[in-house]
Amino acid sequence: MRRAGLAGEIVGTARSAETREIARDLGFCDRIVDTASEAIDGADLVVLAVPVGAMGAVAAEIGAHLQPGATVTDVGSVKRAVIEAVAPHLPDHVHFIPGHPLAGTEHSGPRSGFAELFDNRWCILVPNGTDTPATERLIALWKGMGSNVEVMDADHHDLVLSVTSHTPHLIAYTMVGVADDLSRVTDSEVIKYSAAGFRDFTRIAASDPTMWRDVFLANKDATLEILGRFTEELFALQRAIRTGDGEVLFDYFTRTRAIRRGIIEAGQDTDAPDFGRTGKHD
Ligand SMILES: NC(=O)c1ccc[n+]([C@@H]2O[C@H](COP(=O)([O-])OP(=O)(O)OC[C@H]3O[C@@H](n4cnc5c(N)ncnc54)[C@H](O)[C@@H]3O)[C@@H](O)[C@H]2O)c1
Ligand SMILES: O=C(O)C(=O)C[C@]1(C(=O)O)C=C[C@@H](O)C=C1
Repeated sequence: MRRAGLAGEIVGTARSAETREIARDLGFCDRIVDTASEAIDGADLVVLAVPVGAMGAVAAEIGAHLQPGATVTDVGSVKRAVIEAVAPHLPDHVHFIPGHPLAGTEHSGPRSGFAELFDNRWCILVPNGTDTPATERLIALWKGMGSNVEVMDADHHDLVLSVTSHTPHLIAYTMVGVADDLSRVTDSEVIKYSAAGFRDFTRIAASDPTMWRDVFLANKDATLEILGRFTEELFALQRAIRTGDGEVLFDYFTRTRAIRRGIIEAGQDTDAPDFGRTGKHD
């Protein structure tokens, strides 16, 4: 917001004095105050950026102090549970437009933010019939911060994100846990010789435990649904390995490779360097 000059005054707060002090030193807010209700005093826009399990409590703290016509949004990784936790605490005279920027790292805290974080990333908004001018302003804000914006229903968001973000995180957590258990047997070689794929898993598995505990508790149904499907596919591959069915494995990997190539060819992976790797190398 500051990079593009999109806000008159940016006011921040956090629970701990230490975090507020770090944010003050970094200087990305105009003012850092001690409480959430002070922070939202006179605000046109309020952004809730706490773990999804804490959204309801923060909404309860600020609800009565919101000025008429203000927009309240959030950046939580789950949408249905956040709506259910936050909406009951908000007065009728504010616009509640939940959101989720699909951008982040395994790091947390004020030092982990950087102005380019949202560039060319998607931000999903869930206006759910909320006042159109307020939604249009929020869309313009995210676009001004470099994002592409998509409007979506909360349940659809939670299912899609369960496939693309939540279940993959659980798989990474599990795989790193397995390697850690095994490292006691293999004298830490598993970690020492970890190749790039596994190193990516360790990066993901270093994400904030509070954030991810809350994500799984809040997106229980979709995650269990996708985990069920994942387990079925895993069993099918396990059986192919046990029975020596190379055709099943080859066909499966051919299908998944085509998906990755499709993403790159459609220009949807802005991080992927193009070394001509999508070509055939027989
Ligand atoms: N990190 C990511 O990759 C990412 C990406 C998109 C969305 N999100 C979502 O954004 C939200 C914030 O995540 P983040 O990565 O910015 O985390 P963060 O740890 O950097 O910030 C979270 C803040 O919430 C505060 N907090 C924690 N529990 C609280 C409570 N009970 N009451 C009040 N404050 C509390 C913490 O002190 C901290 O200041 C989460 O809902 C997360 O799901 C994260
Ligand atoms: O790259 C990462 O560290 C992330 O996992 C970021 C990531 C993701 O799954 O893509 C994590 C959770 C958020 O809700 C959005 C983004």
